[in-house]
Amino acid sequence: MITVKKFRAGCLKLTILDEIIAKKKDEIKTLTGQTFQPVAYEPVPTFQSLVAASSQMNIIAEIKRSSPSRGAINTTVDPADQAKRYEALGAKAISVLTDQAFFNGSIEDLIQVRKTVRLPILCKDFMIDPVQIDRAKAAGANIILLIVAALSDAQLAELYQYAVENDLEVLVEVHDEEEMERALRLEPEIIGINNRNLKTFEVNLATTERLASMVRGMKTILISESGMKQQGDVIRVRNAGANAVLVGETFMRAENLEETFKSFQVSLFQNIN
Ligand SMILES: O=C(O)c1ccccc1NCC(=O)[C@H](O)[C@H](O)COP(=O)(O)O
Repeated sequence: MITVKKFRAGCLKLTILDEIIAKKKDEIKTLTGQTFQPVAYEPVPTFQSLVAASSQMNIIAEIKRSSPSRGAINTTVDPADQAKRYEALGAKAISVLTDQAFFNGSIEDLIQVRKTVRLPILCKDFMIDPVQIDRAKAAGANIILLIVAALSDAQLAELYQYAVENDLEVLVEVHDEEEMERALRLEPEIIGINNRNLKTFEVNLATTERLASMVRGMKTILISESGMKQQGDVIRVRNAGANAVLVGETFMRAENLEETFKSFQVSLFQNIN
């Protein structure tokens, strides 16, 4: 049974994140006890090593067919072809939304991308159980996402440790100050600030500007996620301290992907553009 967590505006209301997590709990019942056949592939560099060697904005380019906030985005995409285009343009990682129910993606999409690119792959899903990490790793993912808003401190610590023990990189995602404080207790190598509020869908780049100061001076890779529409947006989050951006919809809809992508590869060592 779905646990109702929110009491808003005089009525009981589930947020989209509550609904997604409830669905994940069902999926986990199906996954538990399964063994996952590992996909064979040549070793790929870590995302951290690629970022360390780069002087321009590091781009994680996403395969995103549709989303709860935007509906259909690009339903006819061939994930492998799209990922190959991202790789050729200089993406540092490919993000694959593997959730079926809300994003129309699949673990099969990730497997197809794995067979095509030599880049690290982020399994973009709503992880709440180690079995999802096992499945992502077997499919060829190198990075997993942990969304602080969806996890208790105990779950966060357990999943983080499990992923690291399995040689995966972890993107710890936050959206407000309290989540950032919880994330920082893990001393993570990679933090993502999601400009999208996953409960209301509101997107605001000021979220990166606000929270980036909490990691200033640390070695952490800082990814600004969601809402990058044009070069000015990338410059804005770069100036706030982000050294990577995660971009989905804009690339998936781009009429001229090359031009859009290249315009996002701004220098990291320039503060005025
Ligand atoms: O995109 C959504 O509507 C959404 C809703 C609920 C939970 C997560 C959601 N998106 C996941 C992401 O964070 C984005 O796919 C990613 O950051 C790229 O965002 P964008 O460039 O704005 O497509």
